[in-house]
Amino acid sequence: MLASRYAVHLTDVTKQYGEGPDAVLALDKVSAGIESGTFTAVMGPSGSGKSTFLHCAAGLDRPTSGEVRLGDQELSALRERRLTELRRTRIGFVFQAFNLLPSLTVEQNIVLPLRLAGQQPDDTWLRHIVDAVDLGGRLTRFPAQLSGGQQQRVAIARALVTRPEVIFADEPTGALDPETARDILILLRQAVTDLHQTVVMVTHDPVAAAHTDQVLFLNAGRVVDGMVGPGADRIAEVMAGLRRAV
Ligand SMILES: Nc1ncnc2c1ncn2[C@@H]1O[C@H](COP(=O)(O)OP(=O)(O)OP(=O)(O)O)[C@@H](O)[C@H]1O
Repeated sequence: MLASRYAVHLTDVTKQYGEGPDAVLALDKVSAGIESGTFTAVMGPSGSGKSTFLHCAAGLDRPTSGEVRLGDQELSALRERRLTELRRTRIGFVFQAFNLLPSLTVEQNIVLPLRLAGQQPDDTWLRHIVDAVDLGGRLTRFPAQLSGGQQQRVAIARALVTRPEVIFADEPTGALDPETARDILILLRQAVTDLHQTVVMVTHDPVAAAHTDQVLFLNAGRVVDGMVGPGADRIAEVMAGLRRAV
């Protein structure tokens, strides 16, 4: 069988929360392929299903029906333990709230996914990513001693440390001022361009999405539009149209 050119692929993914009259269809037969080595933004109005998309694509949540593939691995075929292992070793995560462990140093936070997987860090790779996120002088500090932007750089290094097949970022610049947000977006862009990573980012911000290669637009649980290499103005126009359509 040919290896998939997609890092992650969703086919007819439906996610329903609850049952009966209170049921919410958060994703409605969503199909999308994310090619390896690309930076993708997922956008849409509040409640359109962006976080649900990210959680299903990343194996954090199971779809009600449909298929999610990471490379050639179908996720629904995996039992919980294997799925946890896969998330730890083949997927990286970056969250709005950084989610660093306060009692661990910067270096200990960065290598945590490897330690949890019982692996030793590769020193050359570790130095490379620490340089890339510009944290060389702060490895022995604790998260509380860092600015928000520095904490997010630690979280990005932690996501990169296992050389995952995909990094999923949920509003990674949502808690940052515009200038710091720009630095973080440039860093995610470098992870794709220089380190050949694949990044999928949920964002509300057209300026953030303009750093990506392609944008998927969700509305009411469906993929309603897609753009390759758009500028912020064009993205904002599509978003305004979606808001009016709700
Ligand atoms: N655990 C849950 N239980 C019930 N309904 C849920 C749950 N999680 C999400 N939903 C509903 O599913 C729909 C999609 O939610 P989701 O969080 O994916 O949207 P979103 O586009 O990420 O929204 P936002 O931009 O506001 O974060 C919404 O109607 C939401 O209320």
